[in-house]
This record gives sequence, C-alpha cells and structure tokens, in this order.
Amino acid sequence: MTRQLTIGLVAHDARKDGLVDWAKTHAALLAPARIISTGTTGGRLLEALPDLDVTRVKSGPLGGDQQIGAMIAEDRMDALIFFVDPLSPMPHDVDVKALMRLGIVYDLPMAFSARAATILLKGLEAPGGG
Ligand SMILES: O=C(CO)COP(=O)(O)O
Repeated sequence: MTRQLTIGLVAHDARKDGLVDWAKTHAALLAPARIISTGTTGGRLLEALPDLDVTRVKSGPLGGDQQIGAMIAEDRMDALIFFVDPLSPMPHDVDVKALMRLGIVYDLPMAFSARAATILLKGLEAPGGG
C-alpha cells in the first residue's frame, strides 16, 4: 500500500471558483490524499466536495500561509497547489512570498495555476511520483 499524500490546496479569492472547478474535475485523484487548505479555500472545497479529506488551517491573511509554510519546513507536505491571483495587491503578500520561498528551499513540487496543477497531480500519482 502506498503512503497517503498530503497536498496543500490554496486559492486567492479571485481564483477560488477556478480551484473548486479544478478540484471537481480531479476529485477522483484527490480523494485518497490528505488535503490541507487555508480557511476560506477549505470551506469552499468542503462545500463542493464534502467527501474530500480537508483539514483547514487559518485564513491566509490571518496566518494560514505561514502555517502551511511551517508544515513544509517540517517535511509534512508532499505538494502545494496554490491558485494565485496575479492581478490584485494582497495585504499578506509577504506571507505568500514566504510560503513560495519555503517551497523552493525544500524543493517541494508546487503549481500556481490550473494546467500546472493537473500535471503535478498526475505526476504525484504516477509510480514513484509521491
Ligand atoms: O489568502 C490566501 C492565500 O494567500 C487564502 O486564504 P483563504 O483560503 O482563507 O482565503
């Protein structure tokens, strides 16, 4: 039996509908994973897909990005899928940058948009991918 993967799923407000649509399309591949989401994103995912194993941390602007960053630093995350809004200023921009930075430091597989997320998810599911 393969180990359960832990995948971070996060979206900025303008990209939440996109993430929910993407998650619905890929629900079968996400179903076996443990999903960690920031507060509002996780709520949206659970509303649309109540059977997913979603653990919610705080909302991004209230520390959720940093909580996920800490999980990366502690080697408790296998991948991060983060639907980023590239067109809006964010009050917690430094947290977003810090999260991405830690992902790079720890060479975590990350995707920031839908098509990249699909490739990443399929890669994780492939033999030896996780
Ligand atoms: O702001 C976020 C990521 O930077 C996401 O937080 P929410 O899912 O709580 O909206």
